[in-house]
Amino acid sequence: MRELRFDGVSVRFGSRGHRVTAVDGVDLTVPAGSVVGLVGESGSGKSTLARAAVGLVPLSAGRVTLDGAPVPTRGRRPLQMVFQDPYSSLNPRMTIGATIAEAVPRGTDRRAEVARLLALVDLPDRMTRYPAELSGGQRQRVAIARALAGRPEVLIADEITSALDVSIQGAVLNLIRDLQRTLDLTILFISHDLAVVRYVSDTIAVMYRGRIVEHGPADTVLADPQDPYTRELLASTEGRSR
Ligand SMILES: Nc1ncnc2c1ncn2[C@@H]1O[C@H](COP(=O)(O)OP(=O)(O)OP(=O)(O)O)[C@@H](O)[C@H]1O
Repeated sequence: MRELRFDGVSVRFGSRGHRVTAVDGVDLTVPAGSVVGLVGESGSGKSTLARAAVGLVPLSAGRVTLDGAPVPTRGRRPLQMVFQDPYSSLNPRMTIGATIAEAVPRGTDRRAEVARLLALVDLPDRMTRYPAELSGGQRQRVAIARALAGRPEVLIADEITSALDVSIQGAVLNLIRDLQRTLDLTILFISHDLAVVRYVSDTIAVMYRGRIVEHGPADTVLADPQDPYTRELLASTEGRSR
């Protein structure tokens, strides 16, 4: 278990004439062993914040830490990320077993570890299959297994159910909840969909135009939203479920 923390994080793109502040002074703590849901409309800066945490985009200001220390970008990675599109993130020419084995640290019994990981994500017996032979939900399970191969303590899940049929989203969300409990993971769970976020999160942070406009226990944020933008998000989610 580890605490993931963003302190005064800003990310700017572009140069003078055309500058975009994608993330604007974000303070956010994901306590060890908890799930923080980060919700906001497309373009609000969620993915940029996630990518900044794993070193995929440089910070313009602030810092991201794990238990107070900078996030390692070499060697063992205690922080792993799972992305939206399970198809493009898997190599179509590699079997599922080989794809996961690649991410297993050296010095481990790779075959046994791949079998353990596939069992964890409820996909035993798929080792010799190729991505095209699996459903979207199964492919996302493979991506999750691969992220878990390095035994991370912290996961960032960025829109991991958005590319999936609604009918299988629930199963992947249940898997995330189970894994969080079994492995005591710290999770930053990102989605534009409040209904998805509320299902897995202990606390919910709402992002709007690069800033966190509201953050609190999931029940409180949903029952008594303080920010007008959160109210808007909530109203649109309720409108959809009617
Ligand atoms: N590499 C980049 N270069 C320039 N601008 C970028 C880059 N990446 C993101 N942006 C801009 O930063 C802002 C935030 O984008 P970001 O993808 O983080 O939002 P998001 O909330 O994750 O939305 P989505 O769910 O659609 O990805 C947007 O205005 C986007 O156009």
